[in-house]
Amino acid sequence: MNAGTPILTAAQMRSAEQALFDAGVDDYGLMEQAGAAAAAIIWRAGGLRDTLVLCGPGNNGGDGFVIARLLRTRGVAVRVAVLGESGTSSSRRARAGWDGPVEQLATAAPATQLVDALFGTGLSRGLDPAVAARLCDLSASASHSYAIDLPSGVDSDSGALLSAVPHFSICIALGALKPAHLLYPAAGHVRRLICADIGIPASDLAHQLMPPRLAAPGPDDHKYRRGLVAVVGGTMAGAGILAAQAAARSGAGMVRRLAADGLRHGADAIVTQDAQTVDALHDSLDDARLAAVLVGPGLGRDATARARLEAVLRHGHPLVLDADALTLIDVEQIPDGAILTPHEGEFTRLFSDLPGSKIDRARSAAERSGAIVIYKGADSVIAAPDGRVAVASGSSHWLSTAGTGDVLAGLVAGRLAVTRDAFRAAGEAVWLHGDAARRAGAAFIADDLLAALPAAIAARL
Ligand SMILES: NC(=O)C1=CN([C@@H]2O[C@H](COP(=O)(O)OP(=O)(O)OC[C@H]3O[C@@H](n4cnc5c(N)ncnc54)[C@H](O)[C@@H]3O)[C@@H](O)[C@H]2O)[C@@H](O)CC1
Ligand SMILES: Nc1ncnc2c1ncn2[C@@H]1O[C@H](COP(=O)(O)OP(=O)(O)O)[C@@H](O)[C@H]1O
Ligand SMILES: [K+]
Repeated sequence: MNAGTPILTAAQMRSAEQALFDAGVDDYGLMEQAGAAAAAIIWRAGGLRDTLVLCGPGNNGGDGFVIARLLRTRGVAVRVAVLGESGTSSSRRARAGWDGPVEQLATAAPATQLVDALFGTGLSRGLDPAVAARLCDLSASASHSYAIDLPSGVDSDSGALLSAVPHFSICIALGALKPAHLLYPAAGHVRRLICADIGIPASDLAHQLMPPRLAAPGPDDHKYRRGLVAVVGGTMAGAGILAAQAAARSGAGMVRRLAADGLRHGADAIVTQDAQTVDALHDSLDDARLAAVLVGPGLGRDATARARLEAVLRHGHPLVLDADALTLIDVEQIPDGAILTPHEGEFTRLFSDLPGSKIDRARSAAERSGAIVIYKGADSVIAAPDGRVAVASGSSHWLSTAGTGDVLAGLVAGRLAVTRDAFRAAGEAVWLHGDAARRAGAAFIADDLLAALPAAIAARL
């Protein structure tokens, strides 16, 4: 998978910074660099609009003083308001570099632009209610607002809101993304996210999901080489048909629907095999060419569904487990290397006791089950048992409609058949699903995503 911008926890960020300092990088120099990068972004977005910079007591506040000084040198009418005294050596030096007046946060008048440099990764508890209210008021009076590194009041590692947090036009992440930039609810408080490079070395474990690079079929390809997918049907035919159609439009060579419902078709290109009995299902699965099997959408939850799931597990094909399969299965039964696509409810049932952020929980679930986990939602997190994580951002909230999960599951199975690489397939499928939703616009239904898939794929070739 194409590695995107790294995501670091506050502790990882501190050790990455410390590694730079140990290598001889000057502590204050890094703050100057961060402040300069942020000031350049604010200047490009806001020009000469009058600006109020709020500076907190730590290094986030230090960044604020650097930003204020640099914007003023460009001719911007800048005022600074502080919350407390600067408590770190770099922030004191940054404050000493600001020779304009310093107002108090409690009494400062609003401005057209607001820069929030109160707290970043060092926030340890919610803002005092009066401070949070003041931040919200000043933000509401501004037409443009910028959060430096993070909106003050969000928990950097989990994305939780620790106090009232305004909505920002732009958040300028410094050096790397933090979980709160991508995880809800914090992610919903930022309209645009920009990550400024300040020379922090990239971690290789957690990244923002990036657009994939896909390959078109070559002259030697044929339908089996491109990947044969089986979608196991159950009591609710529609879900399996949706999934099969998504798999068929994923770039895979061939899709078979192993139907429990007679021979209803979704698209003529999909081969529907009659697999109403468990024996018939076994026969259909007895094919070494199967590159991916999807089970779960519309499977049902009764004894027959359980028997069908067990039949699938016995064959040992590369597996995608979704929906009812996630409700029926126990963690110990999940084969290594399978892909799981739980939404919040399914995840909680399977992995109820896992602590930490959504990223932490997805990573622990992958480790515990040996599977690739796509923990779905507005902030889908993809985790592998070896610790790799990719977080999808900016997906259309119109996806919260019935059947879109079936489409995703079919896409995952299709990309698995094409790539034979579960983590990569999961990332590609989540990206294509999100892009198809963007293309489908508003008020779409799951079926509309299918029509948008070929264009989403074409855009990544
Ligand atoms: N290490 C460095 O030199 C660099 C740090 N950078 C900036 O530094 C930030 C992290 O700086 P810090 O670690 O100093 O942390 P912050 O500036 O985020 O704030 C920490 C300070 O606020 C206090 N505090 C925490 N929660 C509070 C609350 N609810 N109410 C009142 N006080 C509270 C803490 O006791 C501490 O004094 C990053 O987000 C980034 O903006 C960047 O300048 C890059 C370079
Ligand atoms: N509010 C939201 N914003 C963005 N994406 C969402 C939102 N809600 C759900 N999704 C996405 O839509 C899909 C829904 O899947 P799922 O919950 O399994 O629905 P269903 O079972 O009806 O198909 C998932 O890919 C999920 O990530
Ligand atoms: K901030």
